[in-house]
Amino acid sequence: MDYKIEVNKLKLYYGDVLALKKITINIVKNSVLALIGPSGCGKSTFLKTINRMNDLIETVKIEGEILLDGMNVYHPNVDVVMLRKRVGMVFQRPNPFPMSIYDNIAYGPRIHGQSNKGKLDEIVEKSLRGAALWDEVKERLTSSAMGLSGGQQQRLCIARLLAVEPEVLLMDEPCSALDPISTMKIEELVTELKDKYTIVMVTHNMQQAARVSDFTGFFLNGEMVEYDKTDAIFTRPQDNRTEDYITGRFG
Ligand SMILES: Nc1ncnc2c1ncn2[C@@H]1O[C@H](COP(=O)(O)OP(=O)(O)OP(=O)(O)O)[C@@H](O)[C@H]1O
Repeated sequence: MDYKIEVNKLKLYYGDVLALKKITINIVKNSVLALIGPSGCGKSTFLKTINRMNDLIETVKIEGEILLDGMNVYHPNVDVVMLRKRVGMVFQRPNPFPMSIYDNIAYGPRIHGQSNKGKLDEIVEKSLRGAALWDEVKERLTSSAMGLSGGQQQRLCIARLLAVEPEVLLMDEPCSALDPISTMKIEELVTELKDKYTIVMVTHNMQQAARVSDFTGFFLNGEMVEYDKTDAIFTRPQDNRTEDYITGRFG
């Protein structure tokens, strides 16, 4: 199998507290990996290690390695800005910038040096189409992004990522603040996006994991207890703790 990301014996400490305990996992290119597990078990922490968002926290110490196409993302020579361009992230609550829809999407390409208006127009349209939002906003590109619904804002945030041509999309409970229809749209979008991107998604919604992911990892107390194809995790879990969790018997 073609692995986009290889995680080897990854440990993360917040001060003295070990929050990720020797995580080893290979993430298949152009697949959706769902991370499930109870609150506080380390899912978000793990997600953020992939594009080094945890570097922003002073007390964090990391051991082990994460390879992106064979490149160790923690190597001192790695350009973190470029890494975050390749590995983009969407958060629980949509966080559009307080500017127009157009400028939200053009923001990243501009920072990376694109100033040609025609080219930016193209990128904006392509990204909004890629995030299944174009038809809903094409008449109001100059309006504030803050006027969009929550579901539209989340797709705008996805479009904003697509505009800088990432390879990996990290999604931290992207539907937790959305209504069922917006959730369905994001799920459909995720299924479409995996043709081009490798997606890692944290979700508390087991049905969502079953619907959209190819692989599922079950976290508990900082450990990746089990990792397998999604249908195997949900139909024949190997570990009793996974079974207890997915059948709702947990705790
Ligand atoms: N900045 C931080 N400083 C210290 N400890 C932290 C920090 N961020 C997270 N933790 C701790 O690390 C552990 C894992 O947290 P994390 O947010 O990764 O869990 P999670 O599985 O994503 O939870 P949830 O599902 O509630 O979002 C928790 O015990 C949490 O309190």
